[in-house]
Amino acid sequence: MILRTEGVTKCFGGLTAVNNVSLEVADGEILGIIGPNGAGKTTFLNCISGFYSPTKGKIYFDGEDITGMTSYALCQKGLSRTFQIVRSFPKMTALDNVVTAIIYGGGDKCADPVKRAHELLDEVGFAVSHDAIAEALNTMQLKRLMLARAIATKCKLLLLDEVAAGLTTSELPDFITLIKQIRNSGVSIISIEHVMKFITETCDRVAVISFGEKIAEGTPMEVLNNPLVIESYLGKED
Ligand SMILES: Nc1ncnc2c1ncn2[C@@H]1O[C@H](COP(=O)(O)OP(=O)(O)OP(=O)(O)O)[C@@H](O)[C@H]1O
Repeated sequence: MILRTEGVTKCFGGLTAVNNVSLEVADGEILGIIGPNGAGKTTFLNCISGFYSPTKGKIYFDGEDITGMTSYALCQKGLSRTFQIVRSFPKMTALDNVVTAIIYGGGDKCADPVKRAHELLDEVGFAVSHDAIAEALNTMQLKRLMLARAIATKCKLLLLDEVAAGLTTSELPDFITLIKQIRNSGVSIISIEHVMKFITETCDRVAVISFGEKIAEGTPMEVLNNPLVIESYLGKED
């Protein structure tokens, strides 16, 4: 078991954005998290990755209680994340972006960070010059760079926030293959996603969050056919 959350709750003043969410992620598993807009998915991810401290509940990573630890400390322990809006060091080259992640991320010291950064960019199919400046990259290449940076930290668990958003239907299959490749290299993944093709083709299990609460969990097909889940997206018939 790489991750376990127990009753995680996050309140912002009077608003309970995440309410008593318990779930588990097995080693090597891809867990999808879906739910309507504003359901609390990103807030839940922010609690796991140390951006927020939960108001209540516990989070265990690799057997250790990590509740309330900072993102930096968690990265050193092997927990890495991507953002809904792709972030990079915009004025640096793609190569230097990855070198920075290798140097400051977790894991053992790398003997040759520049060589390793070239290898990682090749592994994620980064198709333009490794010396390209990050701010000049298109969406697909930026997403590949973001993944190269995340795995450069030698993470054991990768948290993806709407990683497939903004990709064209022709870009999606390659991206799905890449995410599976990352999992096959030994990284467990939690992926918040709205793109259902991505969910059905990559996720082993899916948890559904609605109004801050986990309302369903199961295989992608079980969950997508669950009347409660359909109702949470489409509303109830009168
Ligand atoms: N820092 C914050 N302060 C106050 N309220 C917040 C904060 N962050 C999120 N919220 C609120 O918490 C609720 C859950 O938001 P969250 O972004 O987690 O939802 P989401 O499921 O990720 O939505 P989406 O799919 O649209 O990204 C929303 O009502 C949102 O307005």
